[in-house]
Parts: sequence; structure tokens; C-alpha cells
Amino acid sequence: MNHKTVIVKIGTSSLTDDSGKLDPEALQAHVKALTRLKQTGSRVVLVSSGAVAAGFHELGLTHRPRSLAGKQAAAAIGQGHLVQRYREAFSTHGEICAQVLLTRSDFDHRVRFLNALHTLQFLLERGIIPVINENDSVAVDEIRWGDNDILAALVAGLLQADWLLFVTDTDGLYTANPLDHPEAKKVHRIGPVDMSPPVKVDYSKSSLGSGGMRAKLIAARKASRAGIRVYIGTAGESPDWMLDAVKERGSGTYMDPESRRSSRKEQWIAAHSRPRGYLKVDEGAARALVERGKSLLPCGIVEVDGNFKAGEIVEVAGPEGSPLGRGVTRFSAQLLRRVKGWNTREISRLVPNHPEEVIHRNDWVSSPAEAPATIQSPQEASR
Ligand SMILES: Nc1ncnc2c1ncn2[C@@H]1O[C@H](COP(=O)(O)OP(=O)(O)O)[C@@H](O)[C@H]1O
Ligand SMILES: N[C@@H](CCC(=O)OP(=O)(O)O)C(=O)O
Repeated sequence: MNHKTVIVKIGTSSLTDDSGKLDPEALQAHVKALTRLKQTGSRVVLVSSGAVAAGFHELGLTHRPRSLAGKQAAAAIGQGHLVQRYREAFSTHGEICAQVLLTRSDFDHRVRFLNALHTLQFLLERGIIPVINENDSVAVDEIRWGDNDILAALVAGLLQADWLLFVTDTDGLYTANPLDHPEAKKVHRIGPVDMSPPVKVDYSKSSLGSGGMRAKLIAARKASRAGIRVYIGTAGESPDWMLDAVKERGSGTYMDPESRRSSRKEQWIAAHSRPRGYLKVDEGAARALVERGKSLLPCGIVEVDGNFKAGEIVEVAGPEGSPLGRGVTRFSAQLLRRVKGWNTREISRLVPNHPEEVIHRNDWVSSPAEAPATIQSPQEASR
């Protein structure tokens, strides 16, 4: 028994037939592989797309809806079907699964973030497989991810998972989209995240998927920065294929993690989708934060933007405006506007016993280094 925590994300393209509808046989095959993984000792969490595919035909549509309202309505019908199919399929193997629907804002609030964690832990401790999807029918544009790749990476971070497997219709990451570039070669392994593999990833995706390989790569990079191993591949014939993948015997693409695993607090700061404010710092403060691992003090701050309270997340940029990272501020925007540039002694005269640091080093996460691949914008891709 190894008790590794494995997050498996299954995309729409791996759950549907040629007409775009949910394919129960494909779903049953995935469930068999998930059960094999779990029954050999891993804690398994499934992030499954497929709600829109499972619901659109009952809306009277012949194809997947394109409008947001259409997708939300289809998901409202389909999510119930999807989970029912999973429950039936898992029960034939003596397993129980549970539906967990999340929205982006669940990761913004520390209390809700911890609630989601406790629910998942409670289920896992009792041997139940959480089946997670975005809460599509309620999530409006500003608070939705729109694809489950990033959700899977955030869940992997939340649970400090060992592995994140992306199950898709392509057997790995290629040097370019293999559908348009038959000469493209498979990338078998991507080293530590700051090494750039020679990969072109554009916005193209399967006919039914949402994010394409671009979303997977961005999500994979988030996970590997947090110290999680990532595999991108297609479902194998054998029910042991997921087990083989976590034994590093898969034929898809592996992404090696950064050696340091980030703490749950760092995960939360990084996962936060909407920082409440923005600080610009001078050269000395930028170096102290990024190169010397120091806390941020008020004397290094040159600009304060936004209306944040102490305890909220703020984004920090260097003197040229380049993003340095983000962290939890111990000062409100109102106070910081008044004391920016001041030294610690001057501040303690104004507000005795106030914490010295604007952002303590334990509450700080640096921005990602260089992108691991060439990511083309839609305009570039269409040139
Ligand atoms: N460099 C690449 N390597 C592999 N696939 C790519 C690449 N660039 C784009 N793709 C496309 O990404 C698609 C998979 O993403 P997506 O449609 O979102 O799948 P899913 O539904 O599994 O999430 C593939 O069908 C492929 O066409
Ligand atoms: N939440 C949506 C899926 C969105 C999504 O990420 O799709 P995909 O790119 O196929 O994984 C659904 O259940 O249909």
C-alpha cells in the first residue's frame, strides 16, 4: 500500500462519442482504471468534465451549445446524469463516489478554501472517491475557470497531491498540435519548470474540449511549481494504465516537479484569482523580496493601488512594473498610502504595535519564472 494522492482529470474528449454525447462505455473503462489505482492503495480524486456533453441533447439541441447560457443549462441537466453514471459504474466495483462542485471564488476565500479541503479529506479518509467539476450552472464569467485543467491543478495543490494525471484524446504533448502538424514529435519528459521545451501550443483543442493543450500546460506548470508530478496522456487499453502511469511507465508526457513542495498557505496565495490591490516597490525592495527572501517593508513601497484590508492578497510589481509576486498584506490600503516610504520607527510612532512588515516572507509567493513553452496567442496562431 503506497497511499499516494492522485488527482485524475478526465476531459470531455475522453468521455464522449463521435456525436459529442456522453459515452457510457468510455466512462466505465475510466472507472475501472480509477478503481485499480485506488484498490492498490492510492487516494484517488477525480476531476471530471462531461456535464455539458451529458445534458445538451435533453435541451433539444443536436450539438454542444456555444453560448454561456446554453452551456450552463446543459450542465444543469448533465451534471446529475454524469454523477449518476459514475455512481453506478463505481458501485459495480464496490466503490462509492461523491459529487463536489466548486467555483473559482471557493479558492479566493481562505475559510471556503479550508472548508473544501476538509470536505475532500473527510471523504478520502472514508475511502470515498470525490468526483469534482466546476459548478457550471451558477458560475458567471468573472468567477468561472471555464476549463477543468486549472481546477484540477488547484485541487492537486489543495490536497498536496503526489500526482496529477490529465486524461485527454492525445497521447501526450507534442512539439505542435499533431492534428495540424503530422511531423510533430512527442515530448516524453519536461524537466524542472524553468527549462523551456521546444513546444508550440496554440489555442486549438479537440472539437468538444474547452481549454486545449494550452490550458493543460498552464495548469501542469502550476502543479509542478507546487511540487506535484504531472502526466499528460490518453486512456490505455489495460485497466492498469493509470497505475502504470504513476509508476512512470506511461507512454505520454511526464513533467517533473520542482524539488520544493509549496505549503498549503503558499498554494492558497498562488491560487487566489483576484488580488485586492497592487503595490509598486523600488529596486532595493524588489531585490530583497525576490533574491534575498526578505519580507516587504513600507520603506520600499512607491505606489499603492486598490482598496484592500489587512489580511487580503495584493500583487507586487517592481520599479518597471514587472510582476514580482503576491502575498498577504498586514497593512490596509488606507494606512499604506499614508506611510509608504517611511521607516519602521516613524510608523511605530504613528501606529504603535502595528506589524513591521507589509508582507511577511512566509506570506509571499514569487511570480512564475519564464513560460515553459512557446504559447501562441489566437492572433499569432491564425497567422
Ligand atoms: N502541442 C500539442 N500537443 C498535443 N495536443 C495539442 C497540442 N496543441 C494543441 N493540441 C490539442 O489539444 C487537444 C486536447 O485538449 P482539449 O480539447 O481541451 O481536451 P480535453 O477535452 O481532454 O480537455 C488535442 O485534441 C489537440 O488537438
Ligand atoms: N465543466 C464542463 C467542462 C469544461 C472543461 O474543462 O472541458 P474539458 O476541456 O474537456 O476538460 C463540463 O463538465 O462540461
